[in-house]
Amino acid sequence: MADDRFHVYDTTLRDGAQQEGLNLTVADKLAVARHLDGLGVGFIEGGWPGANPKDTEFFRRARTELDLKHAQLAAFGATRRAGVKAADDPLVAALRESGAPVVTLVAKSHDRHVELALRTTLEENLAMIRDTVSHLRAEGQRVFLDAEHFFDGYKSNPAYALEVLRTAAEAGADVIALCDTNGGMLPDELADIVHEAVQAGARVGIHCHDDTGCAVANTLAAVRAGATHVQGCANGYGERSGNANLFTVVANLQLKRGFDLVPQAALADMTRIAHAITEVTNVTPNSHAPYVGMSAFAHKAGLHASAIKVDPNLYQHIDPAAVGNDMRMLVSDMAGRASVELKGRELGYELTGEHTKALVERVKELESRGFTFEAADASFELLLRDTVHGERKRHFEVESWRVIVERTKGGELVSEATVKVHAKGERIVATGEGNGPVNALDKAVRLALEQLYPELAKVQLVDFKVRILEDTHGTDAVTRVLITSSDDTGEWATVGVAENIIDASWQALEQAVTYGLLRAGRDC
Ligand SMILES: CC(=O)SCCNC(=O)CCNC(=O)[C@H](O)C(C)(C)COP(=O)(O)OP(=O)(O)OC[C@H]1O[C@@H](n2cnc3c(N)ncnc32)[C@H](O)[C@@H]1OP(=O)(O)O
Ligand SMILES: CC(=O)C(=O)O
Repeated sequence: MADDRFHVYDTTLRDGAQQEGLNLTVADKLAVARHLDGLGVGFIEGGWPGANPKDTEFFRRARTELDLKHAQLAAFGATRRAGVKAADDPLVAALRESGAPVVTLVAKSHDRHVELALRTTLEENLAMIRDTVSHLRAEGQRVFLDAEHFFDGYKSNPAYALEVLRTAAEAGADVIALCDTNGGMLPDELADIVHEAVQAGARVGIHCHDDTGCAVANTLAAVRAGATHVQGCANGYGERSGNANLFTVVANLQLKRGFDLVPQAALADMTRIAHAITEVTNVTPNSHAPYVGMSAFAHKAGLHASAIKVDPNLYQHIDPAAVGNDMRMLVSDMAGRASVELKGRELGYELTGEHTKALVERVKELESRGFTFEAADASFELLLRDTVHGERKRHFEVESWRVIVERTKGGELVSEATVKVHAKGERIVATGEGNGPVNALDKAVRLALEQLYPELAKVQLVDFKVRILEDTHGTDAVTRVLITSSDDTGEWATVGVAENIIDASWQALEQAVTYGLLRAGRDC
């Protein structure tokens, strides 16, 4: 079990699930909880039992299906309604019956909210807090309190906001998490208010939203001011602009401030965990996310690469391995010799000065015509091999290709492609039909080559991106096509550029197949 002196409290399954477009099934919630436990967080807020059948079901299934090693489950819910006993409130009963060892109660701490949203008196709100906390404590549950709108409340009526905090603490709440519910705070003012709350004598936590882009900074400022419980969500999910990104918070506190929050090995697995959670949530990962984003340690500028060649720390704030990420070199028209040399090394090639120079010039020339190599590693590697080995060994030569698109009598659009290739001394003509011209070409080329290269059966076209590039280098508009392919061990991307979209697609497709053969062990 995690150290109780400082809490890492995850609210992905409750506040994170309040993100627009994010919908989790019970099975998804269980899967995310397992990932978070793998990271070593102390508490996982599973949802609001009683508010909807799914969250009630989550807590029911969690009892038998979750074998948490580090975390404790917390059930979230509100204080009792005005004018009823806590023991008689059905939503409080659902918290009691959830089986969660911890209950986190949301309570109003802003006088205007009490009067306008709860439509009750300030005294009754305090009684709602007192009764609900003490009732659940008496039932054997540990209670935390989320003081909603604490900072705005403090600015409106500091005495009342602090009274809420004291009331909850005296009734037996272990932590009062101060919530920047509207996410409008900035770190300096927030820290001053946290300091005042800590002086009031309660154990203080922090829960920040990112509406000013300061959720993580606010969380760190709160910790500096005395908060010993941090709340946040995986990948910064949450209402509106999201919650404090818990991964960023944990990495910052552990790596920069020396806190011992999660096991070192789990921290070194954080990038994988962050991405595994995006697979469950079906939310595209933010490649620029601090620490765990694909681009978090990707270097594009030639000057950066030349210094990194001497010492990676010259352009990196930490060793990416500490959070399970990797340094990557991006090759583009901003590359210099060092970028290309390091990229070559990353791909397993030691380039000579002469080859490096030739490759830099070739990359810059092709990029000026619309190619992009930072997004097409496989095309870069084929270019590198051409530069190093001269004309590469061809496993197939294309005699011609043709695509027709037909609208049938029934109104259906059918694409048909014919490719003529020479391979292993044979001339092969193959025809493929598809739901679009590129799909038809892909099928035709595979049909032609799979007979001779059966390993191509594993190669799939998984993504296809088209972009029209206006006025590249003083020419007319050209089309750039990026194709992502996969086999049973990974993915690779190739690029084609031409005035004609099918021609651009063909270039990318031909390289995709060539690279697929290279991966399958056929030297090119
Ligand atoms: C800041 C946050 O993110 S807090 C988390 C918010 N999350 C959610 O709201 C998601 C889950 N919520 C729900 O499913 C529903 O809102 C429920 C089941 C909780 C309540 O549904 P309903 O009974 O239909 O009420 P409704 O949603 O319209 O209004 C909320 C009620 O809770 C009351 N309420 C709000 N905060 C509190 C509180 N801290 N303590 C007690 N009651 C509260 C409101 O005054 C309102 O009461 P009213 O019904 O007398 O007007
Ligand atoms: C409780 C909560 O989610 C908030 O105040 O933002």
